[in-house]
Amino acid sequence: MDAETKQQEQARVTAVVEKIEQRLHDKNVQLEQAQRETTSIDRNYGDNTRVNIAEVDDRIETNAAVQQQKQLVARTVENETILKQQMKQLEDLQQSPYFGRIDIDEDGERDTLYIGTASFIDAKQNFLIYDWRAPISGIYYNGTLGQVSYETPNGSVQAELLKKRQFLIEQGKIENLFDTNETVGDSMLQHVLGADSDEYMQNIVATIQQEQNDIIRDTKHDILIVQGVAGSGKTSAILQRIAFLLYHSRESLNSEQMILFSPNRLFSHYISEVLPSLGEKNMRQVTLAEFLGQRFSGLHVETLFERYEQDQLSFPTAAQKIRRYKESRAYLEVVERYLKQTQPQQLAFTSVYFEGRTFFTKDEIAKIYAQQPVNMLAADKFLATKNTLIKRLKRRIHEEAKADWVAAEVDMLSEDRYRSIVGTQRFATGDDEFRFIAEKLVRDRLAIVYDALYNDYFIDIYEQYADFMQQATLTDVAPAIWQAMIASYRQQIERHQLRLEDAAPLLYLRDRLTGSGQNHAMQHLFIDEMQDYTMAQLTYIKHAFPRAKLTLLGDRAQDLFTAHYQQHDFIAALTTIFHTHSINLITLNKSYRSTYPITTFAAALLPAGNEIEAFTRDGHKPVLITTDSDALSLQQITQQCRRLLLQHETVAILTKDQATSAQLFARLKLDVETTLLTDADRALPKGVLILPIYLAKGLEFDAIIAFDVSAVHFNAAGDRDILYTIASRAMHELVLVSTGTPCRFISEIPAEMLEQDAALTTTELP
Ligand SMILES: Nc1ncnc2c1ncn2[C@@H]1O[C@H](COP(=O)(O)OP(=O)(O)OP(=O)(O)O)[C@@H](O)[C@H]1O
Repeated sequence: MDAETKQQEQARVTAVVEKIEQRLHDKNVQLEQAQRETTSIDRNYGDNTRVNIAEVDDRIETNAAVQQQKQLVARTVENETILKQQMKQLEDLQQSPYFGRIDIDEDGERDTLYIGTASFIDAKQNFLIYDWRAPISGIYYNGTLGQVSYETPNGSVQAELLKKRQFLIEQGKIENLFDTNETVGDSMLQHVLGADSDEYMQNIVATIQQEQNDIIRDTKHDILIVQGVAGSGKTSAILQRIAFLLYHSRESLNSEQMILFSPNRLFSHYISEVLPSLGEKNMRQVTLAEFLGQRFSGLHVETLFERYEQDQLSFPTAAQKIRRYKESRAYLEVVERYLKQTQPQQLAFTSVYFEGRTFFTKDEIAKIYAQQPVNMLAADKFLATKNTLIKRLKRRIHEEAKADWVAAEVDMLSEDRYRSIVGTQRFATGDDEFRFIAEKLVRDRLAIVYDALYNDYFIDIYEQYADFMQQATLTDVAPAIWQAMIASYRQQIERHQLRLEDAAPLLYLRDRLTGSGQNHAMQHLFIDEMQDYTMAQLTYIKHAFPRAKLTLLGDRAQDLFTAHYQQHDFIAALTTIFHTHSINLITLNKSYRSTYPITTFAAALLPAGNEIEAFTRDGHKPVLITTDSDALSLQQITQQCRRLLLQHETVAILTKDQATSAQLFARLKLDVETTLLTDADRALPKGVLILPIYLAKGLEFDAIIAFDVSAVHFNAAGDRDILYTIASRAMHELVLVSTGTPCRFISEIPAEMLEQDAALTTTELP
């Protein structure tokens, strides 16, 4: 790029930054004003609350005034929040106003547009910066020079792309700029990917790749499925997609109507800064364990991690068969058939009690249910039963209100209680008032019965599920084993525990039977690490959020939790369960996270690894260290940690399970801060981290030490995926430590892909 062009561009950057600074100054004045307003309302609010509160009528009036003041304060506070957000965005733009420029010709009219993380319009309404999500910015990510089109709400628009320029601007200074015909040039990516990792994930708006852009901007499909190799930017794409969707549906969509299922809490923390960096609020986040925990209050649902640890110890063949069955879509279809055929007498109704006595007997409830039309759906019958019970309760309240104890209680009512019941109501006669108060007293007393009805406690859903399992036998499992499984389920319920494999089917049975459990407000549902979910769970989740569009992302090769018992083709199974919806399936094969030698090594671990395309970034070959004893391995790990920490702030030692992590932590004596991470942790400290691989899902680290990759620990077919997931967490350095012979997945790899002694050399890229 010639010096003159660079100078001209720098002059523009400087001019834009000046305008941004001016705007920041204006906003600051507005903010100070808003803060003064809040303080003055606050003071006023304080004065008002001191108004006479001795008289009841005054108190009501004062309450209204207080409410009004509260609303005023809320509004000014909101105003302040908006101003602060705008200022934060302007501060970001001030540092780096934009990263791209496109010159286009639209119907003979030439235009130059600059693209950044947010729009900036000057006082004369000139767009000095276009938001990366604006329809026209799509050209920057999608188009090569020549004829291009971009989507607008009014349809597709044609244009000619004449120039595409990329910028790297730091603190208002152009560090680099170049013209490119590619989506985003490699040198820009090299710069970004070569940096050290951070506690938080970064946004990638300046360097989004074309195929990632397809994920971000898809608004047409009900279900978007992304199969992407490790490090291909799936999580990044999901987050930019959320920002994109929020921008494009400002009026009809807010962050509360989007939910992301994330693999663990460390991950939730790791991605928590991406959306705020783009000026957006975070969506709701939940892990599968949290989601199930909320739906089974009072019961501990086994977590994926607990089950994974348990499976390492023992997992008999029959148990595998049963689990495969329970996790299939077919099992939920059996639930549906069961509900269609179930006779009223089969329903596990339970009596509703009040103060030790039966209020509604289970026979009475069953009778009401049995009176519903035979062809009615199970859920409708249940709802009709519930409504009848509530009506009967109301009748009983009405009757009970005439009882002597109620009259006595009304007479004894304190002034305060009387006021809180009656409020501002006026009654035509004293009798009316008495009846009103009496019914309220009875209603309060019987609230517990109402709650039981409202929350469907008149059916024992756990017993119902046991009854269902009695019918849902599996032909190739011996009846005695099936019965033993049901017995063990019952024992677990007694102990307030539930196996993970039963969670989705049980919820499905409950919801379909009782017509509850659905959230119709959620508009978008995102599932990261989709391969960790079963078909039954995914079907249930879709059922629970019926109106939500789904974005599912994952990598079938990073199947830590089911590869040891599940053989199906995940993507095929997925497209089958959602076949009635419009599906867009996108495959990402290019991996950005790791250096070229690490990605090619990780790919070589997989049978179909040749699909993986490594981004060409230089680095050391992975190092394989084989020792004869645990003691020597510890020594080697210590040395490697020291070496790696000279260049990086964080080194993660990844193990196959928690027990290995804990043992290592106990035995490793390092002179740097060393942290053993568990499922309860939410943040990633610096130094040496020791954690089982499942907690590192979705995360990345500058340097990884994999321990222990010996044949003893990595032997089963499913272990291949575990090893691949470990290797693909490393951005710059990967060290594999094996006590004894390394596992076959490593020994089968061409020796030249690894450095077998500690003398490190940098590989030449092909
Ligand atoms: N277009 C891009 N520009 C810059 N960095 C990118 C881009 N795409 C991906 N990356 C970087 O590559 C790394 C991996 O991205 P990300 O975590 O989104 O991948 P993933 O597919 O979700 O990985 P995994 O499945 O292995 O967890 C991150 O550091 C991310 O910032």
